Amino acid sequence: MSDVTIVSAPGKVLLTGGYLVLDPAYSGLVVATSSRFYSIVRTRSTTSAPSAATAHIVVRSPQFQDAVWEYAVGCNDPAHIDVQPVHSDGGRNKFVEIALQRTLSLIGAMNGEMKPSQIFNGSRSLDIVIVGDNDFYSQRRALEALSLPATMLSLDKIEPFASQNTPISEVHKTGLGSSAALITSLVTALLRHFQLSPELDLIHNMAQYVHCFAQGKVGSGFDVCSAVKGSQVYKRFDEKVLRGLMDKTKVTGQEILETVTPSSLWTTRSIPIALPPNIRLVLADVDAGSDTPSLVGKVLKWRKENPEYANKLWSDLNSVNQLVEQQLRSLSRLAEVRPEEYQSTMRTASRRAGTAANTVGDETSRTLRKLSETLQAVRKLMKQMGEASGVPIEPDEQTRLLDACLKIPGVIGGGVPGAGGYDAIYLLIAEGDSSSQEQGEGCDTISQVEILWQNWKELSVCPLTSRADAGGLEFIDNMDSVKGLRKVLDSI
Ligand SMILES: Nc1ncnc2c1ncn2[C@@H]1O[C@H](COP(=O)(O)OP(=O)(O)O)[C@@H](O)[C@H]1O
Ligand SMILES: C[C@@](O)(CCOP(=O)(O)OP(=O)(O)O)CC(=O)O
Repeated sequence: MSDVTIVSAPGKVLLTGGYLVLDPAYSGLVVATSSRFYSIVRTRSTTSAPSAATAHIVVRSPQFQDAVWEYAVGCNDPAHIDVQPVHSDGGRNKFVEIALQRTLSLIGAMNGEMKPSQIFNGSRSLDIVIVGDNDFYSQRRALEALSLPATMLSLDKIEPFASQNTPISEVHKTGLGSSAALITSLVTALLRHFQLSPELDLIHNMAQYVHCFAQGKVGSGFDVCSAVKGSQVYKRFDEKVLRGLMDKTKVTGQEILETVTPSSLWTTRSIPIALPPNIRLVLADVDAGSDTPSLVGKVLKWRKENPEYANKLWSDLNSVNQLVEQQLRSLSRLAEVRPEEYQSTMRTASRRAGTAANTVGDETSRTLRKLSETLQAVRKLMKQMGEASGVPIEPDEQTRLLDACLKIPGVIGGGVPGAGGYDAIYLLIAEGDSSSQEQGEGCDTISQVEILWQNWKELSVCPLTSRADAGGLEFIDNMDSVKGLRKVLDSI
């Protein structure tokens, strides 16, 4: 067992494929974010375990009030590793509890029916800290407290992993997929802490199982898959593969191992994708919020009741979603094979509104223009889905906001990510010169977007600092490479 293990997993933004991705016939284009969840697992030398228990685990989420959960790992039956909550100020944390119980069971089985006492090898005490980057939670209150305007520059002034001054149950999430990133980082950190480095597909399958079981349903799983593997075009697995385990409250490590071991039963398809150079993803949290499961329930019910209309809509959306993917890939290729043409087009595009007529031009400008048009077509069809099913997927308030954003020079396109609703918007922005943008110079589009958002009256719109990031799971050897992490750990 190592002394400290740190694993991080990214958040997600589903650019296209909302609702369609629930059906294995269709894909979703998901971009992983630079915002991450971190799970830090430390072995404690103290032997504070309750006498009957093999080991004692303390889990803390220092960003929240009353977020300390303690567990006794008990019983020497290697088939059923027991993780009992022994004390908690903040009530039970089902997600953490299930992740611990199922992952320790898997670790036991992967080591050949090892007992908890052998897994812990006499150390008896484990200390786990979970933190998420600030973007996972709305920072409006923190900005107000600092009397700062809602801009990315202001958000950078908030200390990393800032305290939310609330219990987890009351926090305002921004929709980046906190529970998927949490489960994925925690499951992986536990496996690694106990010296297991299974292939990524096993980690993926395990994280999917734990997340589905904690949620009490098998969702599409694009959030877990991108937390493991990063930005990708995702097709879901057949939910049958988890059916056996989903019905059982008590499972053996061996049953888990058999289910999560990669096999042809796992039909997940994950093809990596990255945003092309000089195209930046910009996100905003909209304060109204929506409840994804209730939107999903209504849309699926409507689809079932109106198969003809819905199938045509699904097929049309699938075509434009695939076009978005192709156009992004074409732009990435053009950036490589025609770098000068590409850079010059991006410079021009950074000064021009995305949907504005751009009749002349080289292949890069034509492709970029087509991408703008396709993103508009996706919006139109998603709005149509919402109107037909009576669900506010792109509600009129969001339509007005997005239309206003699209008039700003440099904005290529945008939409409502994932299930839509009042949660968030995303924009794709052309950057003239990425090196100067990094330094915060000449970022005219972003400034104009931020001014628009600050003055927007109909909805409260707050930018996020997250960017697109191709990567998935990360193993962190040097905790000082993550700004603010040591300070959080030292303060506990
Ligand atoms: N920072 C955290 N520390 C511990 N548990 C967390 C944390 N963030 C989320 N969780 C767990 O995940 C659950 C949130 O799940 P859910 O509301 O489905 O999130 P999401 O919409 O982000 O997927 C919480 O109830 C809690 O159990
Ligand atoms: C409708 C969906 O296809 C996409 C939902 O994506 P979101 O990104 O909106 O999800 P939340 O993290 O729950 O807010 C449902 C699904 O694929 O599970």
